[in-house]
Amino acid sequence: MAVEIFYDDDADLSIIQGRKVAVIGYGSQGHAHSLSLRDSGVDVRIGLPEGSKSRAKAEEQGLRVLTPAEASAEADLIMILAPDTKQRFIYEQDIAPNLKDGDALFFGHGFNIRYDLIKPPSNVDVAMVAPKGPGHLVRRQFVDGKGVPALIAVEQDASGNAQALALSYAAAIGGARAGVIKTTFKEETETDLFGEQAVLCGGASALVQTGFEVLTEAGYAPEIAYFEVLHELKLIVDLMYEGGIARQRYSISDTAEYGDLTRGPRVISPAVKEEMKKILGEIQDGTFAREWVAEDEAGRPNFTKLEEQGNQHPIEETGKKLRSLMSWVDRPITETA
Ligand SMILES: NC(=O)C1=CN([C@@H]2O[C@H](COP(=O)(O)OP(=O)(O)OC[C@H]3O[C@@H](n4cnc5c(N)ncnc54)[C@H](OP(=O)(O)O)[C@@H]3O)[C@@H](O)[C@H]2O)C=CC1
Ligand SMILES: CC[C@](O)(C(C)=O)C(=O)O
Ligand SMILES: [Mg+2]
Ligand SMILES: [Mg+2]
Repeated sequence: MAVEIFYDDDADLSIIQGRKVAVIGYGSQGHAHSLSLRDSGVDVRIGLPEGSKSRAKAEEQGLRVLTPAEASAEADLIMILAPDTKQRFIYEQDIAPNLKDGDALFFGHGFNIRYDLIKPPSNVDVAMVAPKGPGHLVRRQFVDGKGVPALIAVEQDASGNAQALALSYAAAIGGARAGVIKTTFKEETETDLFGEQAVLCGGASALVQTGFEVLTEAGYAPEIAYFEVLHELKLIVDLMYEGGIARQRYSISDTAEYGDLTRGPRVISPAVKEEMKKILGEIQDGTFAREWVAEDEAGRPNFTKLEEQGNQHPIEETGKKLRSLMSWVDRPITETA
């Protein structure tokens, strides 16, 4: 099915400029949306609990910070950018009691709607603006005059104007400079979870760690292994980003390209593809969502253990040393850009 893609000329910025927006959360996505909405002339306030460590960062940027309940009561568009596993509690306690006729409830990812964790009333618009990139780069690209593509979706169109509102919001954070695709909560949630698990985060991290292990276990220097499988990956992916896999293959040597064409399918073998399909199945049938919600409710024991194991992987130590010698590489992540 052909997708609909919208650009700045298709969006009416005045729609979002006419709304009172509450952004709940000020982390990776929250700071990017809030600062770029403000820079686009939108009336924005931030909702954070009294003890939140994000409060100081938002206030430093001159943003008005209220509690999530106060921000929701004051606003007529509420964008939830708190962690997915916390959203249903924030919704029940702070947002639902403050929803009025004609309000809009927005999400940056469809998890809570797709898996029925939040069930909004019928008198509000329910829509999504989901940038296809990490929040810190969403903000960095906006500031640089560029944009990260975004998906929009409408779950419930109480006003009859929810799509135009979502497109206007997406344009205000820079998404329509790059392209905004209309989708559904189901499609965004399932493809986003698959992408981050199998390719962008899970697949890429495991590929890099395993490549580093194979080289160092064979006796090669960790520094050389690091440059080979992690540092250079960014340069290779930059070429893919700019001109597709074809441009990457144009720039590399014929020797590399022959190795790519013949060995790549041995690394990502039919068994790996089968495993990817299994992972997609677990997303589609709700297995992953149930597992993640239960893991979070149990205090994240497995998450914490695996995260710590990742931090202890020898590639991190090697990388830290090498990056400290390349001043332009280690660009600190802040929520104050
Ligand atoms: N990270 C990304 O780039 C992307 C994220 N998304 C989606 O965006 C949403 C937000 O994710 P992300 O930006 O990663 O989140 P982060 O973990 O980076 O930030 C979460 C923010 O929510 C705040 N918070 C925690 N609890 C509450 C609460 N009870 N009430 C209000 N605020 C609270 C945190 O404050 P504190 O400092 O106190 O912890 C923090 O400011 C998710 O739906 C995610 O799937 C979508 C696309 C990409
Ligand atoms: C790739 C991870 C992501 O989906 C994203 C930055 O788009 C996320 O949930 O953080
Ligand atoms: Mg994503
Ligand atoms: Mg995601």
